Amino acid sequence: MNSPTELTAWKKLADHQQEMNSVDMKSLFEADSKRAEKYTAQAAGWTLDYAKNRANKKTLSLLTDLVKEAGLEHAIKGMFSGAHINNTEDRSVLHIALRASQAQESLMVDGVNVLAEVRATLKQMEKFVAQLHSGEWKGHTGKTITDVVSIGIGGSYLGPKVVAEALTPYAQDSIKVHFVANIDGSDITGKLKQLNPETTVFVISSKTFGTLETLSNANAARDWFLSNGGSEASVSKHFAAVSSNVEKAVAFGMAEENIFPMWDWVGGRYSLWSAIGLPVAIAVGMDNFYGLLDGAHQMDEHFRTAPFEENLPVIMGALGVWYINFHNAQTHALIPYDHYLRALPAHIQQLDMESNGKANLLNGDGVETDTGPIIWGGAGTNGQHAYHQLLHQGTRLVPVDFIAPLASHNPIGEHHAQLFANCLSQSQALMVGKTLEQAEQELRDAGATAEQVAKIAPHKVIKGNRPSNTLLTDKMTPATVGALIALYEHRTFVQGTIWGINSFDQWGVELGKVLGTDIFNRLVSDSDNSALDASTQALIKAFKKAQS
Ligand SMILES: O=P(O)(O)OC[C@H]1O[C@H](O)[C@H](O)[C@@H](O)[C@@H]1O
Repeated sequence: MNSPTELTAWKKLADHQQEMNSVDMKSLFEADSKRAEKYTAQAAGWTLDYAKNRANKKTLSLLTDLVKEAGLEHAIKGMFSGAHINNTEDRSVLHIALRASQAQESLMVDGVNVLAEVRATLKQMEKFVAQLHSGEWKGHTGKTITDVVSIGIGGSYLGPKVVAEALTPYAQDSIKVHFVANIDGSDITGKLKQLNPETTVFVISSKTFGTLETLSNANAARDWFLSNGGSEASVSKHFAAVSSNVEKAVAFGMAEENIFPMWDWVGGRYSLWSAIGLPVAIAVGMDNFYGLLDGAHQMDEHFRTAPFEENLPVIMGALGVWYINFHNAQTHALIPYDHYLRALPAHIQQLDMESNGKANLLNGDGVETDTGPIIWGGAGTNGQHAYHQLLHQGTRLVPVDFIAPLASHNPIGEHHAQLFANCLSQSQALMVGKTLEQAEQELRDAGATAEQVAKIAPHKVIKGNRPSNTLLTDKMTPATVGALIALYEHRTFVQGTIWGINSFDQWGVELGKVLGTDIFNRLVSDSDNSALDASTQALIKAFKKAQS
């Protein structure tokens, strides 16, 4: 595909943006008493209220034209049929298959029924999880397993960690699940201190089984096990792996039956639904893991079949493009008003920024537009007392997604009503703002002098007209958490399709890895560094001096 700037709808949207510049969202509500009702869509247990956007009927109709012209219908068909839409790696993109295996018999891709492979892996996971939960799985001294440590990084860490945390109310209590990711020795050292090698199982999650951080931590875990009573022969009782590189996992000392497969057609940041989600299944049980898959599948079906005008990932994706490309929004914030979902922004950050942080079109030409925004955010209400100031009065436009359950898992006192009230009041404040007249009146009412009013009132003005979406669900359950993450996965795909980029490779992370190995070799040897830039030379020197 060529640059989206050549699409008719893109050009019309550029003109339309000029018209909308002078329109305040409040006036859109005043002009249409049914706006809230009209600008609401539902799917898979979620309701999206997108009424608080700088968009009218014409905006939405042009955005729908844009996704159509960009070929989204064809792209969705390609994804769901297993076409090699990851064109630079010549691979299918089938995270949707990982959650379809209970609802659908077969999906033939390159001559293989991938759903049969998915089902076989789920059975393998069921057996492993049941053995751990029942206490049948024993450590090398015959003791029952009490702790599982998941070692992985990137997509082999963030998704499972965020979902395990999101489903805390569903945690079973026979096994405690821990996560280690960073190559900073403090991460694994801190975890190991709390653990008993006789009762701990490590799950090494790495699609490639070649990631430096994960292998270093896996080796540290094995050394700890061996120097605390374990033997080479008993490594298989305490280590399991999730990987598409069985050979390397076997070489590490894993028993083949403890290696859970991964496939080329699952990208790391889309892999929590595969055996990479094993730590989630151990934490909350297989039934809840199936619930998670089912929720995501419901969202997949919605995305695949719903008209674009009612399609949550399409609406959210297109509105995102509206702000990024036509209002120069550089970032997008996610603010969950749910304590257990507090780490969601980190997962969606990887999902979106690794997918759409690209500068080349599918045909290799450079893009002419901005692509993926900086994704950030954190838990409401905490952020209100920290960075929301910039959302309300800063110079940058930051579209926000507010995410909230209607009911809490921990309904104490008025906490949930207070939490929910804060969520609503933030989106309301972003939209309505405060005029100078209101600020002046407020000060006068509080007894300020005319001089004080003149001095302070300008600082209290909040321009408003700042857009947000609100996503509501009855309760955070395995199914609604699954559907929510699938919604963001598809939103990312919608935007990548509009921009004409490949959302499923990540070549940009490679250079840093290669240079990291080179610098590591220089840190631990007496190499000649004179050909390096002066800054890197000086930093290497500082490190070496500190070690001597
Ligand atoms: O699962 P692994 O092969 O260990 O990869 C872990 C992570 O490393 C890479 O650097 C990629 O950027 C991620 O997309 C990936 O999830």
